[in-house]
Amino acid sequence: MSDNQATGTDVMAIEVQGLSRRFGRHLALDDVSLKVPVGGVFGLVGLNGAGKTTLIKHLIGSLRPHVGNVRIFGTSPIEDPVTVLGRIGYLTEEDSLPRWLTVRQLFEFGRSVYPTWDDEYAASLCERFQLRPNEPLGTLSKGVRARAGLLAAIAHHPDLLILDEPSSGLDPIARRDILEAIISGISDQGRTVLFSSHLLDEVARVCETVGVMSNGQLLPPETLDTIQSQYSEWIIQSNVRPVISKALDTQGDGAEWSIVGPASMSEQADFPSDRVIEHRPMTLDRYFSARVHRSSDEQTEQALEVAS
Ligand SMILES: Nc1ncnc2c1ncn2[C@@H]1O[C@H](COP(=O)(O)OP(=O)(O)OP(=O)(O)O)[C@@H](O)[C@H]1O
Repeated sequence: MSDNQATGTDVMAIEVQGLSRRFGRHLALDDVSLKVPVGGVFGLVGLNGAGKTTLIKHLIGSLRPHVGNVRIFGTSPIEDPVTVLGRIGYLTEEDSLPRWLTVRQLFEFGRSVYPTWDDEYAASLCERFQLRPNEPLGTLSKGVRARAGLLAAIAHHPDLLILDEPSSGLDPIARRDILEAIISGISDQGRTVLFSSHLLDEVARVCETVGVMSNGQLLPPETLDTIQSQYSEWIIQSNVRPVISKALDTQGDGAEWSIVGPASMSEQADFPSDRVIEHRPMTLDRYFSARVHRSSDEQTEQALEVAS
């Protein structure tokens, strides 16, 4: 039975409200709010240093909010870490598995920590991931160790799987055949996944909703369906930078320009004197760059207004 069926309420798998975090003078998270419903697959994307890992560390309770609060299935990971961590599977990009353990000992550790650890499932994953139980984690290649980390993150059937750049250690075949299959499998079982990745094509294949982080802010998340149906990209030729009032973002080099805007923009009405040479469907890649570009411009404008 899901949390919501059990309680008759709309408990979110993840609920973050007004979360801000400073490291010294640097504002790493700036008033972040996020709701991920139970069963959702949420993609978190952003440039290096945007604040993704800092947000994730608050979700697992390894950082305490300075301002704002975090609830996982309605519970604070700071106030009740045992309950929250028991329901989370977590894989980070950092290669942090203890190297002195063998794969088998990693299983034993998992079994001792998680009451829901599933030996049979772990053994089947071990075979599928081509892991040898007696091999020390320290002698495995980075990619094989990343597979062991993934196994340790999911063999207790977590209600919420949090993957922070899991692909950095995995080769392309492992990413496609293992990671994507696991994410879809977990979501099919009504469990929740938060997936942070630089690989936008991968995010587009597995996630339903995507949130873009830019300089510590989380821009309003959108579903992939909305991104693809509500936005479009136009390539136009123009010797001057085109000014299109409804455009979300304009990027170019002085002769050819890429414009992103609402799919409802009309080539006749909205690009009157410019030559449209191509009208492309929206990709997550271009949407991401449009959002980050626009958000940086807005943040620069705000900083200039404050300074003047
Ligand atoms: N412990 C810390 N002390 C000081 N600054 C920190 C600390 N952790 C993170 N930061 C800073 O906070 C900002 C956000 O970092 P974070 O690791 O959350 O970004 P990210 O989006 O996960 O980046 P990446 O994609 O490179 O992993 C960065 O400017 C980073 O240098």
